[in-house]
Amino acid sequence: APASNGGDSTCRKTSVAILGAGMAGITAAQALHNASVSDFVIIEYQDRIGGRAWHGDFGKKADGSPYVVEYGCNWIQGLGNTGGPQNPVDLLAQKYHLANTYSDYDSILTYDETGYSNYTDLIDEYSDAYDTAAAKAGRFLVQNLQDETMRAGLSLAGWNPRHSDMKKQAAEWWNWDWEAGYSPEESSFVFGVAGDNLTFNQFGDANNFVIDQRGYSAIITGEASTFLAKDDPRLLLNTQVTNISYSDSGVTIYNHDGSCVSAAYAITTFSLGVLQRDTIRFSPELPQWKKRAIQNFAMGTYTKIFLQFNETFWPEDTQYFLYASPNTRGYYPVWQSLSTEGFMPGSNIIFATVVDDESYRIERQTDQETKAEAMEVLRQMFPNITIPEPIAFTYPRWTSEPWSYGSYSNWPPGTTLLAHQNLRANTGRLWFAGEATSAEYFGFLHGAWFEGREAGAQVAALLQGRPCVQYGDDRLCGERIHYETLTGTSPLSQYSILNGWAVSSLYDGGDD
Ligand SMILES: Cc1cc2nc3c(=O)[nH]c(=O)nc-3n(C[C@H](O)[C@H](O)[C@H](O)COP(=O)(O)OP(=O)(O)OC[C@H]3O[C@@H](n4cnc5c(N)ncnc54)[C@H](O)[C@@H]3O)c2cc1C
Repeated sequence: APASNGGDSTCRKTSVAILGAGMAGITAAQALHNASVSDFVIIEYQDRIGGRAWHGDFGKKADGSPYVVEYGCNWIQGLGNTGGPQNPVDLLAQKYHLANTYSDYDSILTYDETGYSNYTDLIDEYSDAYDTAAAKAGRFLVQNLQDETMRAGLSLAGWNPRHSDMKKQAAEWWNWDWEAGYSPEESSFVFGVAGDNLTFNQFGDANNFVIDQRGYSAIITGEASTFLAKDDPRLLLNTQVTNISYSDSGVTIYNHDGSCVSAAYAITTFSLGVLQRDTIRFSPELPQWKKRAIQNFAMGTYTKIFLQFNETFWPEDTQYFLYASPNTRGYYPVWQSLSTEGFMPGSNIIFATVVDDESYRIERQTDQETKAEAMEVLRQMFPNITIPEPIAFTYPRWTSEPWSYGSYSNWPPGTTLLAHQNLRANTGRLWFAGEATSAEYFGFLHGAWFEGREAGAQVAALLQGRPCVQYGDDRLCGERIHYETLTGTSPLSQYSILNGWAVSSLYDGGDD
């Protein structure tokens, strides 16, 4: 099919502009390459491939060289079982011999402000309630019943911890917030459970922790090098997109440095956080259905706080340490030892994780303030040990990184699949892909992998005038559908005094 360009004759011309070189951008480019579309340009803000697969140097080894730690994604989640479906990220990890270790969630010790205190039974209690709730969430999905909060789902299944029960709150955080990045109040019941099931029941329930000193991004740079040459002119690093002009005949991308790219199609893989911050100007403005989808879904923040000491003063054979703060839920709750066999033994590195409001609070603090808080918690956990000052300390501030504005997405209570479809749908020739557009695997690296691949394959088919793309037994044809109007679940006839609605339902409250 003839592919007309975006129209600005002063711009570099290409068939497909891919915005972002994270997992989704690279798999989109790979799908184009596999469909023999070699005329594409990848535009990336940073000086590297990988996006939220982001690592850095930290502390030092005995020889003085630094360790590499992951600020972003760290686990391969949902390892496949023999004969069953395989997680593509797991397959890539095998292909590139990515060093990783089984994460043993039973290797855990629990603490409160007085030191060690065994409350692992509460973790089991939560798990039993979760299983009951999960079965119900499955029925809600199948029967198309109205979504509720994860909190309601858990409470109705018998897990209803008081706000003052800090050990139960810690057990809940370990099981829920740590993965979702949000509290059960802030999470969809139906899709929170579905997201968990689709990864851990479809592929497998094991998680492996990546410790590779090349960084987790080695699987993304590895794949990129199968179709991009060294210094490939199709990869524009250090290039920040500021404006996107789109129509039914093409897309033009304008960058901060004054350059521009005019393409028949574009695929943006920018994070939901970037789209929510309004830092990219769209022309015309994005349609209302798309803006609502972008603002309706949630971008969470997940913060890892790394400390290196000159000794390992915590039990070296244990992977996890759970802390219940007496005052604040989610206050330095999970500590992970890297100084443990299979990880980076002898590193004397431990890190704490916080999410959501605690992340925002800690991001506003100086390193000194945060270090002092973390040290006070460690001294409560290990009251009989004289804990030295750390020799290295760092943490990323995901919410303020302008190329990400947060860590990964979550579905709020009351969401529907159709609302989410509007996040995925194309607007004219501008397509959307990335972790957040995955209905099945949002929040995961493999979600980005699937979404990039699918958008790339569909755009290639459109460019080549092929009607459909085959996925196993399914066919995807043409553009993506969207819904101009998302309906609620109560027909107007139910708006009566019987349901507590006294005012006339004919009152015109506006068009929204
Ligand atoms: C702290 C943290 C922990 C996580 N843990 C896990 C985990 O353990 N397991 C797991 O499976 N997943 C995890 N994830 C999620 C996983 O990292 C993401 O789902 C995945 O990396 C997203 O890939 P993406 O391609 O959709 O987006 P990104 O990686 O964000 O790629 C988008 C790219 O667009 C670029 N960009 C943004 N704005 C612009 C602009 N204006 N101009 C040009 N380029 C721009 C960015 O620099 C980026 O490279 C974690 C994420 C974080 C942050």
